[in-house]
Amino acid sequence: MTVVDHPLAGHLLADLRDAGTEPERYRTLAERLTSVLVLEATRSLPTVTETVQTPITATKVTRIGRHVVAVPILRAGLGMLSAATDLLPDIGVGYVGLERNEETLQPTEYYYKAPSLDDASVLLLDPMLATGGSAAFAAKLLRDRGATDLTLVCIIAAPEGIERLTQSDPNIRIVTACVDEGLNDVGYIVPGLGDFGDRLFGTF
Ligand SMILES: O=P(O)(O)OC[C@H]1O[C@H](OP(=O)(O)OP(=O)(O)O)[C@H](O)[C@@H]1O
Ligand SMILES: O=c1cc[nH]c(=O)[nH]1
Ligand SMILES: [Mg+2]
Repeated sequence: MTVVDHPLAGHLLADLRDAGTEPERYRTLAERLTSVLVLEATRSLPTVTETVQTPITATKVTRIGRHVVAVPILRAGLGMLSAATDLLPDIGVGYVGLERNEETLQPTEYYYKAPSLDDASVLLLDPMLATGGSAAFAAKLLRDRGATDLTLVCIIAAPEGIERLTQSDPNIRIVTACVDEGLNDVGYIVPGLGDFGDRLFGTF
């Protein structure tokens, strides 16, 4: 697991945590912080070497050598998608729609659509890894559809979620901005930032 302890990540996360941050600014902050996380999540992508002609001379250059597919978990993961598509314009995009039942904390699937995952590096985007039920469900869905190289990019992870996800999918990589203390008795991350989806879309 990688915890991105860059000062900029901490700075952006501070405002995301702040209960006074309004949805408009929330969306901007989520996008910026995701850019930092995606840079880390793509650090080990394979590269290919080519030759280009600069105005001065020919030189060897490197380019990304594998197709990347981003899969946000609806709805909160949508707040992370534009950062991935901005950084990697050739990216494929899939969607997994999941909603956590507030009493049982079990995820229910309501949507799935994705391009081929064969030979792709798949970035699963979901800001909150709480019990880990949603991420584990989505990871299994993507594995069953051919994902071999799979990374969860999340903004905050709870230890309970990390444990659950890595138990169910030992080969998944996790890139996060912070590991928080744990969960409260209604399954929210403490100190966390509240309900990411509600804060992103103003559904209070
Ligand atoms: O680790 P877990 O305990 O499964 O909780 C995390 C999930 O909860 C939130 O989604 P939510 O179900 O609130 O849906 P939303 O994105 O539509 O708000 C969040 O975006 C994760 O998908
Ligand atoms: O703390 C939490 C847990 C699940 N989903 C959220 O949006 N926040
Ligand atoms: Mg929610």
